[in-house]
Amino acid sequence: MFVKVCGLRTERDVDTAVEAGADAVGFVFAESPRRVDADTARRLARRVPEHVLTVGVFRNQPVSQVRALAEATGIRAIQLHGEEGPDHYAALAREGRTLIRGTAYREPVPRCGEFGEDILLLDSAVPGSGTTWRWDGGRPLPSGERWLLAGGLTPHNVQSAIEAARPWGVDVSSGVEKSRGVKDPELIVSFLKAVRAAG
Ligand SMILES: O=C(O)c1ccccc1N[C@@H]1O[C@H](COP(=O)(O)O)[C@@H](O)[C@H]1O
Repeated sequence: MFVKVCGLRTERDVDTAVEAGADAVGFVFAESPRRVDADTARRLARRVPEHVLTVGVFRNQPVSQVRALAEATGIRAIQLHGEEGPDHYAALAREGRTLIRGTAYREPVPRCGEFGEDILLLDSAVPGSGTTWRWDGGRPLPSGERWLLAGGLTPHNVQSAIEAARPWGVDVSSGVEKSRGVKDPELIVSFLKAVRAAG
């Protein structure tokens, strides 16, 4: 199970996520209380070992801005989390970075790869809000694809979410915070433990 911890802003939180076993850490460049500038992201990304993916999160930003921030910070993956279409993905393809498409769950269910992305991320309608969606409601979900379940996950609900939705991985932000935009190291560790216990 691939685990991404998103919205990290401090060295302490990056180190906690890495030591707890996260597979990816996310830095938000979109409009958000979690937004970091290029200097901060570059400094944080340098601390992250090679086996952990560094992800920049963008929302409806021009390709030129996405590429410039990716180059300036050294992040290895780009998560587009707005209304970006296939043209955005095509423009950013073949630059050696993993592309993640973040989108709200809808039917028919989006397929991983249809925009040229490497990983699909299914979220609630309001990204980064801690809002859940009905992943356990008998709705169709991707199967056998590289897709991340996101939206309101917490250390308390992630095990049942994994059992219900059977995703390839999970992504969390609000659910490991003590207040909006401020991570709680204990919750990060609890989240990773809960995921690993779910198998
Ligand atoms: O975290 C944000 O503020 C954010 C802003 C713009 C786009 C995406 C954002 N975060 C992503 O939202 C999901 C779910 O977050 P949560 O756990 O419900 O708070 C996650 O993929 C973040 O990467």
